Amino acid sequence: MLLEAKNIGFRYGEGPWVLRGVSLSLKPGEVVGLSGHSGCGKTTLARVLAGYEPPLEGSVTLDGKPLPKKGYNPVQLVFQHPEKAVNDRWRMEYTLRENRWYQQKVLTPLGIEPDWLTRWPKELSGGELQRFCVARALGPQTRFLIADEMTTMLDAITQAQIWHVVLDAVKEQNLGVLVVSHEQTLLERLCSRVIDLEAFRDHSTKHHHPSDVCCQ
Ligand SMILES: Nc1ncnc2c1ncn2[C@@H]1O[C@H](COP(=O)(O)OP(=O)(O)OP(=O)(O)O)[C@@H](O)[C@H]1O
Repeated sequence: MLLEAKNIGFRYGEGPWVLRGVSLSLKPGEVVGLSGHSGCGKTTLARVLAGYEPPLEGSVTLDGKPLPKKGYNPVQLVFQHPEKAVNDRWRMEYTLRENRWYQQKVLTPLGIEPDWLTRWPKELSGGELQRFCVARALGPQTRFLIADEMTTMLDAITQAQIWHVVLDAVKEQNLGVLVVSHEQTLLERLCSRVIDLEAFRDHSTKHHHPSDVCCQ
C-alpha cells in the first residue's frame, strides 16, 4: 500500500498558493520527515494528505485509489494541539471510542492512567490529552500516520515514550509515518529520509496567482 501525493496545489480561498507542484510518496513501514520554515505549508500538506482538505490541483491516493470518503480513514492525522482535536463534552473513554478499533494495548505504554479515562478533556494536561490522540489514531486499520508537530509541546521523556509506541507500530503493523517537524534533531533521529517542503518553492513560484498578472 502506497500513500502518494502527486502535483498537489492548494490555497485558501483566493489567497496565494500555499502548495504548488508538491509530490511525495510514503511506503508502509517507512518513517519519513517533512521539514520547512514556519508558514511554508507543512500543516496544510498534512491536512491534504489525510483527506481533511481536497487538493485544488493534483491527487492524493492510497494504492492508486482516492482516500475513502466514508468509514475508517487509514491515513490518521495527529495535530500539535490536542485540545483542538477532542470534543470537550466527551469523557476521554468516549473520545477514544471515536475510533472503535483503537487498541487497548497501547494505553499503558503511552502512559495513560486508567483513571484518566473517566475525566473530561479540561481535566487533563496538554501532554496527557495528546497521549489519547495518539492512542485514538493507532487503530489496527491505520496504515499511515501523519504526525504534525505531534510531540513539539512535550518534554523529552514524554516525547520518547510516545515515539517508542509509534515506532513499535511501525514494526508490528508496518505503519508508514510522516513526521512533520521543524526540529532537525528529531527528524534525524527518527527518519530514514527527510523531505524539505521548501524544495518545491522554486517550482511553485513559476506559477502565478491570477492577481499577480497585471491587466492593463
Ligand atoms: N485557514 C487558513 N486560511 C487562510 N490562510 C491560512 C489558513 N491556514 C493557514 N494559512 C496560511 O497558509 C500558509 C501555510 O500555513 P501552514 O499552517 O500550513 O504552515 P506551516 O508550515 O505548518 O507553519 P508552522 O510551522 O508555523 O506551523 C501560511 O501563510 C498561513 O498563514
